[in-house]
Amino acid sequence: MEIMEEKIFKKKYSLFENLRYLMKNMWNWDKGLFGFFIIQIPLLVLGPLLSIYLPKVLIDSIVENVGITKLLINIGIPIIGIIIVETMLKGSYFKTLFGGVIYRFRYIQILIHKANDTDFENIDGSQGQNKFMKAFMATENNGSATEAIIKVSVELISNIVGLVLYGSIIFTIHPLFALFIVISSLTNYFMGDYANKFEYKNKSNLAPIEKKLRYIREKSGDFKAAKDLRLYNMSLWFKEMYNIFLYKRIKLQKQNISRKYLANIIDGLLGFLRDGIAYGILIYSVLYKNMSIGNFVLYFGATAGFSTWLSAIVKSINELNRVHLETMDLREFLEMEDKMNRGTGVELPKEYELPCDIELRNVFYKYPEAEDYTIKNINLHIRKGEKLALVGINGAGKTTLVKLLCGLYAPTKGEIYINDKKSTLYNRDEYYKLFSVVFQDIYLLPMSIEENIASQLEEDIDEEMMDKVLNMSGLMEKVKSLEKGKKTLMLKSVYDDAIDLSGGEKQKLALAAALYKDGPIIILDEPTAALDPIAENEIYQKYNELTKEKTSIFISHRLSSTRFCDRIVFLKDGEIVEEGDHNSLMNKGGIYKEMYDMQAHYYKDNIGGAENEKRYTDS
Ligand SMILES: Nc1ncnc2c1ncn2[C@@H]1O[C@H](COP(=O)(O)OP(=O)(O)OP(=O)(O)O)[C@@H](O)[C@H]1O
Repeated sequence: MEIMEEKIFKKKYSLFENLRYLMKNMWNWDKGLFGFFIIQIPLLVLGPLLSIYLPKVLIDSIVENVGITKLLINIGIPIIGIIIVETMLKGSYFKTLFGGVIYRFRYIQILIHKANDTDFENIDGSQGQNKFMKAFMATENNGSATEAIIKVSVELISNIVGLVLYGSIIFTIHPLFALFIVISSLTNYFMGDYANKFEYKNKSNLAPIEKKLRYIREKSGDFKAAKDLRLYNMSLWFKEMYNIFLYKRIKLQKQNISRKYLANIIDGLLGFLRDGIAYGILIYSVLYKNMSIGNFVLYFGATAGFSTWLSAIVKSINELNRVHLETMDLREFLEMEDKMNRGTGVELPKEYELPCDIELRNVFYKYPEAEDYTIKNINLHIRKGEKLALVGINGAGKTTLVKLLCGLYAPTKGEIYINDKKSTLYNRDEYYKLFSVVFQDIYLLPMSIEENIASQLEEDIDEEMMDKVLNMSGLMEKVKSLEKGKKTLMLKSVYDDAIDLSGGEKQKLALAAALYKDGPIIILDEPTAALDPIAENEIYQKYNELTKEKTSIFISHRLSSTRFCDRIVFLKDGEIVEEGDHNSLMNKGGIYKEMYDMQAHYYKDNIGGAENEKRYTDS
């Protein structure tokens, strides 16, 4: 079985520190919840105490023949006490139940924000995803750490108080008996602790499986995947994969359960022995030591109660450990440090300093889980207002380079300068403002078309600018054909009256969003891959206008389309292998020429292809 290296015993926070963290948050967020949580402690002790006291006073009153009035008073007081305690307990229980859910949801809120706000590098890749998954498990349901903490700590404290009270009653039975109790409870504790730690260690194996199961579940309900699923006969594959991962999950859970089962069996056996010895001593005391029936009943109740408190303490401590370990997962994710500068940064280039000048000096990048560098020793100076084309075969590192440039990744080695200021000196979020990027994968939110473009709520949108970018991106025609125009909602999966756009329309929308953002550096990663030839031609014709007074990077596999750029950089295996303008690269006769000729040949061999090609590129 694959067990990932997880240094769980090298704890970052102690159990006490994690408890303080959860309690402090509870106090800060909801003092009422904290109050109800505290109130439960004496109530949980008082209730059982009155319950074992009641039969004692009843029997004592009968045996001593105190008369009906005294008897009623004697038993009336504990009965009223029990009723009050139970009523208060129920009330506070519901308050903490409801408050506990809200308290847990606060963590989910923080978790979501962290996932969306932390450095991209922290959540990109499987390590980051696993960390998120494990942290999410601490907030997933009522039994998860962030909610269970209330129940567990209330129970633990009240169990300890109860144990001390009951212990002082039954200590008088026999001191050796007390020693036996201590040994048996320690055995229980260590067994439970072992089971918990095993379960925690197993979680590292469970998280990736859980991630896959979740993926299959989500994709099965995602109607976007539905057509591929059917046409490529993938439903069987989904079913089989689900079974395989489910089997793996069950196998891991069985391992956890078997350890817990063993711990429970030992707990049961020791409890049985403990009660047996206690009852033996009590029966002996009644028979030979003149113990009163009332006291026998009290001791009997105290002994049974003592075992209950004791097992509950062991259970609570083990639960508390689980809460502690889950809280560590939560904090590990929430406290993940951002490498990028989140503090005060240098000023962004002023209007008169635009367009930006970009320089990459000896830039290397290696993905966190990769063995080799994806970007190797890139030295590139992109001058103010230059139109740079970035080309290369699939996997050459073009998108990675763009992500480095716009601050999503930090170079593993080397530096990036914007207007002669190191990129790391800018505040991360300010730095993002410099870039208007269209990535290959387009992500739309369930909002209106214009809100998706502006990344703002309707009331804050600059309508004039909106119309301008809709026209420039070529999306206006589509928008005009819609009944609600730019107010039309996106994503059918969320809204019934929403629409879904075609691949090319989405690309136009992404271009509109980049133009609306109006960053001084514009990066277009394959922006026309899904466009029809007319729309593509329009974009090429407008390229000068789109990138006016901006420094731009244009990535495309269609080499002819890069001819309108000032310079072409050819990337291969993460390195710049050729650079220059179209003519110089063609004269050089290297890899660029080879690929260009290959594509041109394809166009020439297709009727009318060369004609079209000429029209796009010459415009
Ligand atoms: N998050 C990631 N973790 C690890 N490796 C990655 C990650 N993203 C990309 N890679 C790898 O880095 C290499 C470069 O990928 P990149 O997307 O930068 O290439 P590209 O030149 O843009 O390719 P394409 O032309 O297909 O878009 C690829 O081998 C890819 O597998």
